[in-house]
Formats: sequence, structure tokens, C-alpha cells
Amino acid sequence: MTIQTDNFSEQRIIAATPVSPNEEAIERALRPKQLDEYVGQEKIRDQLEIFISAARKRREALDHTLLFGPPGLGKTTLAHIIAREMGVNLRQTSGPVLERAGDLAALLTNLEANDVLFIDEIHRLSPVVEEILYPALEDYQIDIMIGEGPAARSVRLDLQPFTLVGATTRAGMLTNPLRDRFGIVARLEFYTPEQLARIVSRSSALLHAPIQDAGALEIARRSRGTPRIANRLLRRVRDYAEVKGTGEITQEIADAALKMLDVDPVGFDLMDRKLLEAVLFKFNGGPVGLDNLAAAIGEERDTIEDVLEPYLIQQGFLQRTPRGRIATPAAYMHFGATAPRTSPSGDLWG
Ligand SMILES: Nc1ncnc2c1ncn2[C@@H]1O[C@H](COP(=O)(O)OP(=O)(O)OP(=O)(O)O)[C@@H](O)[C@H]1O
Ligand SMILES: [Mg+2]
Repeated sequence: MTIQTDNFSEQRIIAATPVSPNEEAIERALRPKQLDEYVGQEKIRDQLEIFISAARKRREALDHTLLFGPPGLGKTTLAHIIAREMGVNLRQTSGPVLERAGDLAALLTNLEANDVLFIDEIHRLSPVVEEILYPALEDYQIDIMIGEGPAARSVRLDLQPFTLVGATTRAGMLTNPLRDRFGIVARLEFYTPEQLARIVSRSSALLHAPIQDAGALEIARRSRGTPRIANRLLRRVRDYAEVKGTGEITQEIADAALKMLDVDPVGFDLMDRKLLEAVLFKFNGGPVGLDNLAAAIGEERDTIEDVLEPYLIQQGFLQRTPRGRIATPAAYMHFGATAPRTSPSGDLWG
């Protein structure tokens, strides 16, 4: 089987981003609507519960909230939950969509008291739009220019108090002044297999697909810590169960279906294996720089950094060092190879 590498995420079964508009519609249907349906991320949930109930008691807007973490971990879901728990409207937009200052001004002036403005990919706001946002966040005011040329003048408008919820896969790419204006900063973590199994079971109930606990756990273990992937694998396994089995998702059915999809027992697909094999065998375990790695596997830097690497690093197969990426002994073991006794930096592996 050959894989096109220029837009692999469109066909990659374990892509962490939605693969089609159709998938987004399915996701909406599976999305938890309240905080107590939201699985995992306990720390964030506990904090939000307190902050939301305090804000509601005071009848104030919730503090501006930044959600960050790899794709598919539930940022958009959480933004919707926040608005719902606050009992307010949610207006949604994204960094790249807001091209001109006027686009943002139009949104801001239409907000009602304590509403949530959700800006996805907030690290991609243009500087002119960001300028408008600062006073809006701080004082609920914006300055807009009316007219052009010598007759132009600036008018100050008062806004209703509101909550900005920003989401990003790249907190490091936010400008400091923007980051400083968020009172609540929540970093989403990868989910454990047990948490993902709960998500899979909940989703199968919503899809009316019978599933055994062991089947849910098998899907969960192979979902790269990511609910979006778990829900996608569930849908493919359900197809397999309906055609090749009785319809019920058992561990055997899940295992066979995922094998067929080339998702290995730890959830790596062809792209993960390609990346790790390149580090291990083309670059002798590293260190290898991001650009060299990107060229070797025919993938974009951003995709490697945002989508592929975070899980490999979190699982301890890969490390980022100042001199580049290095493969760990776990990576050697996964491919049945023997790790060198010393790490690429010269230390003995612990
Ligand atoms: N904590 C959770 N509990 C249950 N389901 C979840 C949870 N988090 C995410 N999901 C499911 O995973 C899907 C993807 O989540 P969501 O769209 O919120 O991710 P995201 O972080 O916004 O991704 P992206 O970075 O691509 O925008 C949702 O449709 C939802 O069904
Ligand atoms: Mg999202």
C-alpha cells in the first residue's frame, strides 16, 4: 500500500484532525454537552467547576480562558461546555478567518452580557486584529476607525462584558501580551486507555452499537490518547463487526479490525512507524533536526511537531533535545532492535 505524504491526514485513520465535514457532523453528535459528561482532564474540570459557579453567583463573565493541547483532545468541546454551564451564548470563529479589524469588531459589538467568544487557532490571529482585542479583553472597549484619509477619526465603543475562550495547539506561538490576558490557562493532557474506554463505551451507546468492555479497551489502547481518534476507530470497528461478526464489538473483533487498518497494538500507524524508523535506522537513533527528519519522511515540519511527535514523546519513544530528536530504548524495542548502551548525548540510558 502506498501512502501519499502531502496530505496524509485526509486518509490517515489515526489523524488527530477531523478528516471530512461529515466527520465533524458525527463528532458534534458525540460531543458531551455538560461538564459532568466530559471524561478525564480532572484538574481542568475541577477548576472550571469552581470558577464557573463563582462567576455565575456574581453574575459576571468568566475570566478569559486559554485551552491548549494537541488536536482532538477536546478543546472545542470544552469551549461549548463552558458557555452552556455559564448559561450564555457562544460565538465561534478562528484566528485565520478574522482577517480585518472590522471582522472582530463586528463580532464583539454583537455579544450579549457574559457571552463566550470562542476563537480557535488563536495563535494565528493577525497583528491588527490582536491590537483590537487587547483593550476589548481588558476594559471591554474597542477603538474603531470611522471614515478614511484626513477625515478619519477614532471612536471608542463600550462592549458588554464577555469571556474570550481561545484554543490553540501551540501555546508557545502566542504573543506574550495576548497570553498574559488570560486569567485561566488550561493545558489538556492525553487521555489514559481507561478514560478513552469510557468515551468509546459512551459513544457506542449513542451510536446504538453493542460493545463489550474488553472491546472498548482494545480500541482505547490503540487511539493515541485522543478521543477524536477513539471515536473514529470505533466507527470503523463497528463496520467490521457488522460485516464480519454479529454486530457486537468484542476484543477479537476490535483487534482484527484494527490490524486490518494497520493500527498497531500501541496505536501507531504507518506514519508513526515511518517517523520512528527514520530516526532509528536512517539517522542512527538521532539526534536529528526537524528539517532533516521532515525531508526524510516527506512530511511537513508543522505536522511532525503538532500531530506526530507529541504522542510519541509523551509515550517515551522519542525525545526532543537541543541538538535534535533522539529515539529512546523503548523505540528500539518496539521495532525489535537493540538500543546502544549509551544515549546519543553520551549518558548511559537509565
Ligand atoms: N473529555 C471528553 N469526553 C468525551 N468525549 C470527548 C472528550 N474530549 C473530546 N471528545 C470527543 O472528541 C471529539 C473531538 O474533540 P474536539 O473537537 O473538542 O477536539 P479539539 O481539541 O477541539 O480538536 P482540534 O484541535 O482539532 O480543534 C469530540 O467530538 C468529542 O466527541
Ligand atoms: Mg477544535
